[in-house]
Amino acid sequence: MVSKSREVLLEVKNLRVEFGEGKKKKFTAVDDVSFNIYRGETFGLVGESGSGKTSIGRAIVRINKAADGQILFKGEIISGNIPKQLDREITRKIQMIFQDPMASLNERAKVDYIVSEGLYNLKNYKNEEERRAKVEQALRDVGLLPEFASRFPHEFSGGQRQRIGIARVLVMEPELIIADEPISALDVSIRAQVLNLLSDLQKKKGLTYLFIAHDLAVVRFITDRTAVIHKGKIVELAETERLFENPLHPYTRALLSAIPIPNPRLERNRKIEIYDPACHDYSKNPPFWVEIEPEHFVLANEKELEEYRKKVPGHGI
Ligand SMILES: Nc1ncnc2c1ncn2[C@@H]1O[C@H](COP(=O)(O)OP(=O)(O)OP(=O)(O)O)[C@@H](O)[C@H]1O
Repeated sequence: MVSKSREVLLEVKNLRVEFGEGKKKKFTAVDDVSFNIYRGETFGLVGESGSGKTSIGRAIVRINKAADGQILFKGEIISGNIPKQLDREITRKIQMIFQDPMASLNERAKVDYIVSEGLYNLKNYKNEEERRAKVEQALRDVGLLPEFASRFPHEFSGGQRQRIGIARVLVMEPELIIADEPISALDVSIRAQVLNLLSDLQKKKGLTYLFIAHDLAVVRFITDRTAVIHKGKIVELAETERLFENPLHPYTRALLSAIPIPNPRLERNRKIEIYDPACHDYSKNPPFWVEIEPEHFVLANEKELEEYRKKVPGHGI
């Protein structure tokens, strides 16, 4: 159970991310998105391809510009122009793991250089000895041998490469890690190992994760709370088990109904719900973000809210 008294590590407030210039070409990839991430939790962001998940992650690490809204880390604004010292601090403390370890590692560099890149950029080591010790520790932390530092990425399997991707993040001693589909490019047989590694590291180092995924079984396994995003807007957010037990928004319901059940008898009777955006009458009756029961938020207009309320015990807040 996530308690409200927990420390908020990251706040995303009314974030908008746009691509393209000019009125006609401008495209809003993230539209008025707000959520908090508590220290020590794994916060899931799910939605189909193109829904804006990566754009949010990239806005948090400041690769994407926030066209509107704010991002705060431990109460300090980190979006827009920020002082150099804070910029350095955030660059170290918020790190991102990328989806495809085949594409994200520099093939011509040795593991030693790949893992050290962030350290070099921030000059975050006293001397060569300390740098090497940090790299070796990071490799050990992800279950690789320190000797691997002198090898090239092509000498490793997909799972090992993703471990190198995790080591280059860990070496920075981050507080928040944005894991953008960290296992979806891996063989099914090694996905669980990498997920378990992320869980173990979280416990050992007190890490906080923003876990971006489209695989809902993985999200259910690893996250504490989940936000569902559709076309750049978060439509529902709740503790993960609550969301899976009682999805309210039609898009969440459709998404969850698409998960196969590993039991032929139940699977045969599974009802797949289809999401039809036309089911909302938003032109006359605009939606708002509402906490319908403790820690369970949904995007709804007045009429929908009435229906959703009937579905929560005690008819919600
Ligand atoms: N640099 C860019 N320039 C123009 N459009 C972009 C850019 N990056 C993302 N987009 C568009 O923004 C939308 C959201 O993309 P985003 O990558 O955030 O989605 P996603 O949910 O992470 O999808 P996926 O799971 O496929 O990565 C998409 O329509 C995408 O085409």
